[in-house]
Amino acid sequence: MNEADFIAALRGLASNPGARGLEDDAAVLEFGGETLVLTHDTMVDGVHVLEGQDPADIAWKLVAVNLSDLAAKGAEPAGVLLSHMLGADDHRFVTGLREVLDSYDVPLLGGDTVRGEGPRVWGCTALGRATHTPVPSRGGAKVGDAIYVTGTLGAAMLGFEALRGGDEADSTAYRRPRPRLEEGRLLAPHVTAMMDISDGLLLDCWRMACAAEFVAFELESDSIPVADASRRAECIRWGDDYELLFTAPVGVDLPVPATRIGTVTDTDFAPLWLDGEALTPEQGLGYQH
Ligand SMILES: Nc1ncnc2c1ncn2[C@@H]1O[C@H](COP(=O)(O)OP(=O)(O)OP(=O)(O)O)[C@@H](O)[C@H]1O
Ligand SMILES: Cc1ncc(C[n+]2csc(CCOP(=O)(O)O)c2C)c(N)n1
Ligand SMILES: [Mg+2]
Repeated sequence: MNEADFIAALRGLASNPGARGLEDDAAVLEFGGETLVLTHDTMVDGVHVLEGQDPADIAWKLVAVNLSDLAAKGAEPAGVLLSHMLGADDHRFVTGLREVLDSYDVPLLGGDTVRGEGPRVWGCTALGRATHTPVPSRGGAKVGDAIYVTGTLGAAMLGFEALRGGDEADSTAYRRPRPRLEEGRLLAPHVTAMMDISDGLLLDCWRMACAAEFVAFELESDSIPVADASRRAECIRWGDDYELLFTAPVGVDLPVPATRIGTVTDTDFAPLWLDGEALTPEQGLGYQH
């Protein structure tokens, strides 16, 4: 079973509307007059971070990728719970954790600590409060909407290569992603659909188009902001950038800088098009476990 097969097998167990059919970045629960947004992400040594990487970076990334899912729902963080597997340089993990929690003013609420064999694994649950309802979903794109991204894609890939190669180039985008919390909050009232891009722009566009049903995402590659134009194809597939991908009606005055990369259409026989060519996940659109 791969990741998509396993999540599909869980769908029958996740009938509560809060689970959003396991087709969104986060769960959404009405609770005590508030709307809670809940998400969980796991990182594995050697899979999500390089073996031997500074644990301060690992702590930063662990919290940041979870906050990014809250950002995609326009939620403000209420706190995080962490799971930690003891190992080398745990004091550096604590240092990085303090840095990320202070940077985003997020309370640490609890977690769990274990020792075990095999590669180290870290988990984080982030809890947030919706700032706008209905909470944007992945599935709301409408025919005629424009498709946008914040920031630039491919910087994490370049950062990964710099860190792995030990060269002088800047690896910050890979080591210390910055969740777009402020942008997500400002955008939430204006978007028809929103998600964060963790697994690569093309794969996440495919998911957003499939979640909406009966729409296609038609993208123009030249319009997509990439960190290295000579490696455009890789920049829009590699992932780990944690920018926001969203759709909004044409003409909406956006409250934050973003780049239009395409249009939602009713083209009915394929959900994703790049420069007029239909793409499928079998062609390698992004990162899949
Ligand atoms: N093991 C699991 N148990 C329950 N739900 C799961 C499990 N794995 C994934 N899901 C659910 O499947 C959906 C898609 O998850 P996915 O991890 O692709 O989203 P994401 O968290 O936005 O992405 P990323 O992990 O790349 O940050 C979400 O609703 C998530 O909660
Ligand atoms: C050492 C190393 N090799 C490759 C990558 C690339 N990568 C791994 S998982 C992932 C998507 C997000 O994960 P998930 O969907 O599990 O949240 C990406 C882009 C990396 N980050 N580190
Ligand atoms: Mg997400």
